[in-house]
Amino acid sequence: MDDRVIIRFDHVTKQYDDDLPVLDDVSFEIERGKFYTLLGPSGCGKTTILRLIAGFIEPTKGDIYFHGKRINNVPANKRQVNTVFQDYALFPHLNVFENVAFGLRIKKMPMANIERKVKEALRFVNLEGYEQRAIHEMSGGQRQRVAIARAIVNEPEVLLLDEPLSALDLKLRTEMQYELRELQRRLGITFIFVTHDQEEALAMSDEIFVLNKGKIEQRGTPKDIYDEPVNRFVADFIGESNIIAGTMIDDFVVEFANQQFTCVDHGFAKNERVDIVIRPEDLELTTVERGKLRVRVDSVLFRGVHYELCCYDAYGNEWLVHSTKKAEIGEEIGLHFEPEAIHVMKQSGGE
Ligand SMILES: Nc1ncnc2c1ncn2[C@@H]1O[C@H](COP(=O)(O)OP(=O)(O)OP(=O)(O)O)[C@@H](O)[C@H]1O
Repeated sequence: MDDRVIIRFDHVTKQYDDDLPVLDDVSFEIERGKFYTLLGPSGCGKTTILRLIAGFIEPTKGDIYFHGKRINNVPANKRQVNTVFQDYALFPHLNVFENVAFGLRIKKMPMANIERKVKEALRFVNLEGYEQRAIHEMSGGQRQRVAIARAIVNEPEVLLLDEPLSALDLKLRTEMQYELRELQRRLGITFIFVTHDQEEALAMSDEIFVLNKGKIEQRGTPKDIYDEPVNRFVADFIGESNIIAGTMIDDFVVEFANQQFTCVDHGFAKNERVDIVIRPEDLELTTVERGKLRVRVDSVLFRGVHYELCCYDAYGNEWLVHSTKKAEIGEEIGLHFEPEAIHVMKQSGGE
């Protein structure tokens, strides 16, 4: 067995009562020292995966392994895993030191060791000197760090983070994204982070699992997922995109908007119905004569670094364009794009 693998899900299904499974035959591996993100819309099963790893619930079918050992029935407190919850779940009546020390006191660790470990954990999250502060005297970002210190003081092999940044305002959230990523690198342990924010997932992760309705639609590096979405759902969820129905005429030839284009994709059946995706930043605004597609500009928004143009072709397809060039509403323009900008996807799994 590959000794980099810490956690393995083998055909895991989780069903509550007689309802549809909230996780449906899911298999994956988690490696040591990486930053993973579970990304997907509300209710897709992200928290359920964390709870299964933490040991708060058991799978209905399938097996979970930790370092190759089946752990389906191993209780939460016997697992080398700690969780940072969305609401932090700090004890309001205890000060910062006692919040972080709590788990170690339960383990009856000698006081000198507790003091050393708590100090070290607080140093890791840049909260040295805050030991005696009451929780209500701490800001949202500081509480977040106390919650992380309380989790890492136990020296877990895996840290589970369930939307830990969702309570923070945008600026603090961005700062904490950097901090968390940096912390993961310094600690060298595995982080499994849950979010429904695709930008957060793209910015932070070594690897992303995109979930939909209890299934993993795609797993890969942020670049893989962004550049090569496997279906309409992933393409749509991961960022603003133009997703158009098309037909794969032959290897390297795709048809959409009533025209044929050279692309870099192959291996589809002849005349297979497909979805194609072209990112707004891959469309270049040009003259009608030089463009591969002719469109009419319907609206223009200035977004700071670029203009966002919403255009329509003669067949009613909407084309979103991000460009540093401006065009006028009602103007006929051409859109140019390279064959590599066309991503052809199977027509499955998406909505
Ligand atoms: N104890 C439970 N009993 C019955 N159904 C549950 C239970 N816990 C979760 N569910 C259902 O399981 C599905 C998946 O829930 P889960 O919390 O894993 O989703 P999520 O992706 O984390 O969503 P969110 O982003 O909203 O937190 C949801 O439809 C939810 O209603």
